Amino acid sequence: MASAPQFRSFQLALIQLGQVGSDKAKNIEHAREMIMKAASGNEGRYPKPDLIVLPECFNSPYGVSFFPDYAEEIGYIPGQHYDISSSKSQSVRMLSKAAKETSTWLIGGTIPERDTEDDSKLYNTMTVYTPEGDLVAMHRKLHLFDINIPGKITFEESKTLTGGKSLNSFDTDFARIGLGICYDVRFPEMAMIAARKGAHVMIYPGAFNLTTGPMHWELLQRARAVDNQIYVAMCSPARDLSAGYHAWGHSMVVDPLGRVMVEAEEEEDIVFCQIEPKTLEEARAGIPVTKQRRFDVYPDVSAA
Ligand SMILES: O=C(O)CCC(=O)C(=O)O
Repeated sequence: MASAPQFRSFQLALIQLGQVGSDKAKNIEHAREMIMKAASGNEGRYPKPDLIVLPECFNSPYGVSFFPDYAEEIGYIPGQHYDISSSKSQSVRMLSKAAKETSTWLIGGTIPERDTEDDSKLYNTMTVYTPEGDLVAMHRKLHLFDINIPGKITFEESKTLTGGKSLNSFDTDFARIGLGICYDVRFPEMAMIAARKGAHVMIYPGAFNLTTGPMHWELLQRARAVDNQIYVAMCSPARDLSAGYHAWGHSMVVDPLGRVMVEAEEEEDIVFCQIEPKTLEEARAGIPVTKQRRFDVYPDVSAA
């Protein structure tokens, strides 16, 4: 892997998207409007962001029965040029155009994706765009959200989805960004490997719920941030109590010392955060765990 770009200060915007309903075209259009609003710094209240993030499942209601109907073929092959103009995915075409129109890096939340080779396979997939509108990275949720907390929440993504098979990150001119999706945040190896391979920030579009949200949403982000002395951000949909799935909201950015820098409430919002390399450098210099690992005693998971 190439060496990581120099970490520079940048402005991050997380769109806590609302109004995700059954009309896919409307979902896509609303996401586009909110990207424009984020790019304007929420009508001039904040500096123009360098990177904008959408939440998990922005073009479809969140539920296993919806994924087959809302899935789109993307057909991205890592390392190969992707021709947006012939993309079969209307979500990808919108995201690329919005990134280009706003000249901003864009993490396009996630959408249900249908495998181009094997149409029986669906994934929960995130795509990433340069300010020129090129699709340059993709992550398929690795760990499927299959849980059962009796009387509270049962969810079985594996009923209709297949897990991804690769770890993913991308480089901008201001940072290396590691990627994960929602439940992926519970698996510390992902952030650990990304950080040891030079990622400065981990970003997870995610939709926690009203049971695990209050228990673990903040805790997991702070844990991943402190373990690895990196920035961690999670971008949620807004809470909609008329929908089948009630998202926690609380889109958040945590710094490398584990401090919550910004946090949304439950409703639709855009949160902005200035990401500062100095905090990461100071965390690592003051508490030098990154240099004190005992790989003579336990293995380095990033070396596998
Ligand atoms: O891990 C959790 O508690 C929630 C995960 C989730 O909602 C998801 O992966 O979509």
